[in-house]
Amino acid sequence: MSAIDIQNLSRDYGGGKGIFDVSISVDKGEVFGFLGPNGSGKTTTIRHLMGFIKPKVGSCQINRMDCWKNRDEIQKSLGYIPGEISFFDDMTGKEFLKFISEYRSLKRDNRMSEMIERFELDPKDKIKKMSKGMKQKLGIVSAFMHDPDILILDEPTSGLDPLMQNRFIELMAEEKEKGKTIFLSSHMFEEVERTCDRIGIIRNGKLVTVDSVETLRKRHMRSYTVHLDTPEEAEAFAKDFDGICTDNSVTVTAKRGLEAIFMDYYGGDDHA
Ligand SMILES: Nc1ncnc2c1ncn2[C@@H]1O[C@H](COP(=O)(O)OP(=O)(O)OP(=O)(O)O)[C@@H](O)[C@H]1O
Repeated sequence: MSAIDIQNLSRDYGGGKGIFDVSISVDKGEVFGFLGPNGSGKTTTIRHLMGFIKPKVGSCQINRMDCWKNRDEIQKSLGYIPGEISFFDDMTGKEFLKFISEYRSLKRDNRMSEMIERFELDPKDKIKKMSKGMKQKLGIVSAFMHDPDILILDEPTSGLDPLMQNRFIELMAEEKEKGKTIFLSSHMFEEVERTCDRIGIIRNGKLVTVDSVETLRKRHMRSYTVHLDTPEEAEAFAKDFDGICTDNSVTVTAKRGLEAIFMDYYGGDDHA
């Protein structure tokens, strides 16, 4: 059963900007990575999912609820990290988390303290005085503290140091284990590689591929044939490099890293 459904969603900002005929379906319990170069339409798609933008063409549903019509319920119940964290600047982190807890009518024994400790968030300062990383931690705590079943995360590790990025990846793995559905927009290939089941790549507002990590890897394997002087040399080479030997030639298949594969889509033609 799908938890997130985007059907033929378009938003034309003019001049080739926006999103065009985007359709994505994310199963319950699936972690879906949404990748693409800057300005390709990731945040625009996510803002439709959160009910911040009314679809002009197409539609989106979360748990079969229309994201626009049910935006109050969606915004209250989902875990969401926005691409740009701009909260109520004059509040302290503590006040902000209290405000969000009340907005969501959370019981006292929620995961707030656990999340604060885990990400070493210091919530006592005013938000306007916090560093980018500290604000990002505040965003993470507020998105996860009510233990939501569906998480929509727009570049969640942006601004975090490598230690905290790693902690976030561990948290994602635990959430995945618990069966949570996660829609993750990211520029961090390692984060995507370690957490996502399937990946969608968007470029210039158009979805250019949606595939499992495994299929992407298989489709983008590269083979090289090396010619040697003698069959004996070819045989030795084939042994060393796990190749297939034919007379003086050896064919070796190289597994490419996901980063190299993504780059094919980011910069290349539409059928990379
Ligand atoms: N309200 C708007 N009015 C006009 N153009 C907009 C508006 N919002 C976004 N755009 C344009 O639409 C395109 C997609 O923007 P979007 O923020 O969705 O990209 P993104 O993939 O999230 O980028 P990044 O990786 O840089 O965060 C960009 O060219 C952006 O300038």
